[in-house]
Amino acid sequence: MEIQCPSFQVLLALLLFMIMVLKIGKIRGKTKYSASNLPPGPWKLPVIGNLHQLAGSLPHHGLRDLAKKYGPLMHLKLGEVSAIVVSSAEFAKEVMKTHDLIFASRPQVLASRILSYDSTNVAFAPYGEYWRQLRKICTLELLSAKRVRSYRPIREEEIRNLIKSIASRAGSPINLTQEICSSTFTSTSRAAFGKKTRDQEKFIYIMKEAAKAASGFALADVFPSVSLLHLLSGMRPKLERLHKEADRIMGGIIKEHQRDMVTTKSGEGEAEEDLVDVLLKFHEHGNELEFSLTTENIKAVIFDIFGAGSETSSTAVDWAIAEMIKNPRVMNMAQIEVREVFNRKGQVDETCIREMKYLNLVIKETLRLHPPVPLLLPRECREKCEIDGYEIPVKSKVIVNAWAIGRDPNYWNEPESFNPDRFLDSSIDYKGANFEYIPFGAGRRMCPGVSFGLANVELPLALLLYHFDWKLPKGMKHEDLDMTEAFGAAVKRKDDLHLIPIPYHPPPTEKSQV
Ligand code: HEM
Repeated sequence: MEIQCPSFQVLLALLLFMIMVLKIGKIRGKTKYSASNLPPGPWKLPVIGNLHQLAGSLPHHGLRDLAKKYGPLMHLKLGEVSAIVVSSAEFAKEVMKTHDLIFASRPQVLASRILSYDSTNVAFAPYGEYWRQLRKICTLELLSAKRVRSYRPIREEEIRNLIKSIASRAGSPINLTQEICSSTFTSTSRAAFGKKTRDQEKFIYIMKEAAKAASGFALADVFPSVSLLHLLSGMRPKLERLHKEADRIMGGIIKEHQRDMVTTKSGEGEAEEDLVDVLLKFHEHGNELEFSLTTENIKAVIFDIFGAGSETSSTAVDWAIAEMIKNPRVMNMAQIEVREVFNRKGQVDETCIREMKYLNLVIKETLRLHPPVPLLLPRECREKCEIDGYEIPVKSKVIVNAWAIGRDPNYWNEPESFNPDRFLDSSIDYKGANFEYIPFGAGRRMCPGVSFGLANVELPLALLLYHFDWKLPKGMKHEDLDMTEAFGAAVKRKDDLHLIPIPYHPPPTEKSQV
């Protein structure tokens, strides 16, 4: 969290003092919150509100600790922003089902305003006709089950490359986190652009920085009206630099596609449909549909697909492997299953994944303990509304702590332990109907990339378990593996996972499947 850095704290203290002096007149006006029937919450300091209570901890941890004291429906002031924090399945259901329409918008964060062309992406577009149309394109065209299936050859080829690359370094420690991240990104890149982008490393860097900036807890987002702070904190200039670079990369890719479309139309070549091709069908009334997208809209959606799609999936694979290293019994059971299924079928490909029941439980349990987006994406209250007799003010930011709910002892036995068996014979799934388990959110703004995301988690995990046994380097014991989290919109492990691969099955050859 930005507020964690010590030198930054000094800067923050100075700036806050300045703001306090400048805004002292406004403070009285803002005490309107205390007069109304808001949910309970800790006492608020002038100007910074409750920010000091979150400093030094990861937001989902800090918010969970406060909720333990003040309850699962809590009111906070995060700088200038009035926030409602939801930490129980019952209240999550109120927000994402009972009053879904009222909470179907997103508050604006600086990162999405700058990086996503004034929030014209799917994830941060305000609720309305534009978002509805984009969302339709996403669910029916870009991320439909059929489209995800059509990218199976790409996923399989990329995983084959990953396995071969790991096998070539068998017996020595490798940075598995980086390998998984790069492979997922290449796979997404090929599905989106038809090929690996020349600027892949740069684009990965931009995505990582964007994920850190889009947490919603940046100074610029808790003091949205103090533009000077956006500059002084360095946030705005940094985002503008990232945006310029991302815009250049995506612009080049779109131009290339437009050129290819012309040559394909004139019969000079055959192109397979990638996500940019699909989006270009909607470009400036390209196909006489009632809805059309500008070049900038298309770039915003591409940025979404990478931002929302790559980090989340690779983070989930990373956590799953780390948890299995810490729990050798689970690793062993998963390996026995994966090896049995692939060997029995005589093929090593995606078609076998459905039969891997235990692997599916491992993924479910990983997403319970380590939801890659622990606070979901924030919602914004569009109309005055009541929950549990409390007033939820218009424009307040609603934060659902999916991570805290997934570890709440009211719903889960021994919630801190990694135990995939808890999902045996359970009907709980990813569809957002069980509010104690919402790694993909729920309701109108639920993740539209569930099939795409799971496909990018299942195959890599199955293949990593099939081809290798895994050991920790330097004689480390499995119980020593540090599971500390890093800060960001997608929460990863703080340290990369370094492991030694011991080949079990020979790596795939060019001719064999995966
Ligand atoms: C393991 C993988 C993934 C996880 C855990 C995940 C999780 C989430 C969560 C929690 C949300 C917010 C939901 C809410 O507010 O209720 C979300 C939104 C979204 N996700 Fe995912 N996601 C994953 C993969 C993907 C993929 C692969 C894509 C696209 C290729 C994607 C695209 C999106 C988009 C566009 C939104 C915004 C939806 C909207 O606001 O209408 N996600 N995701």
